[in-house]
Amino acid sequence: MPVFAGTELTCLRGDRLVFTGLDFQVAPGDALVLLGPNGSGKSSLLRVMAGLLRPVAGLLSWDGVPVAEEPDGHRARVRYVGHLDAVKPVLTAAENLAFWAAIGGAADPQANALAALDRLGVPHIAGVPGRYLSAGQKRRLNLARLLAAPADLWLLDEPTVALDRAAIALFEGLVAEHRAGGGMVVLSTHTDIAAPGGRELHLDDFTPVYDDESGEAA
Ligand SMILES: Nc1ncnc2c1ncn2[C@@H]1O[C@H](COP(=O)(O)OP(=O)(O)OP(=O)(O)O)[C@@H](O)[C@H]1O
Repeated sequence: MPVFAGTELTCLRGDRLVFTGLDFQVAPGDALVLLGPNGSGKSSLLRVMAGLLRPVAGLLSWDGVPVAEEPDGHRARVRYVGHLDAVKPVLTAAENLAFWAAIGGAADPQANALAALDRLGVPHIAGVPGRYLSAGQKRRLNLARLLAAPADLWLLDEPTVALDRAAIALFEGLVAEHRAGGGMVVLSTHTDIAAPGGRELHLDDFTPVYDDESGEAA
């Protein structure tokens, strides 16, 4: 039984039809990998899944209940990590993470923050302000949010950008662990990310073909 599903989804951004007639299903333990060229709608679909963007048509449901009927409940079970980082420059890494852990309902946000940084292999950045972090450190900090405030569904937009090889392997291990515990992951990528048994969704299958000159859908 799929827990999280989308049926006949249509997404419009500005006046551009990004995708239409898109279906997906995600069950406990599943990974769904979103693939497609630049602009095909991977980020848009992740934002729809997170409840940040409303589809103009179609149904998004959790356990058969429309997500639109329980937006707060949906927010609580989702962790969305976009590819624009959300690191506040004046707060330290640990403060940034504790803030996110508190929003996610953690009982002890500080302890969770430090444990998550440790798990991501960057305990030494705990006291470093966000503005001094390298691109890869910021990315690890954002991924640490997944551990600092656990939730069933991870929605990850190009999660391995800026990560070194060791961090990519670490990330793949976290995804495997999350799935083994019944968690669900949807991620977009332009590179290979190991998600054994995961399914692929090709966004270009649902994208209208545009005429480059007129900008109109053909
Ligand atoms: N806020 C917005 N307003 C208008 N159009 C937008 C907006 N955001 C995205 N788009 C358009 O929606 C389409 C899909 O963009 P999206 O970012 O979802 O693609 P993507 O597959 O994630 O691309 P990439 O691989 O480059 O990250 C693009 O044509 C983009 O220009």
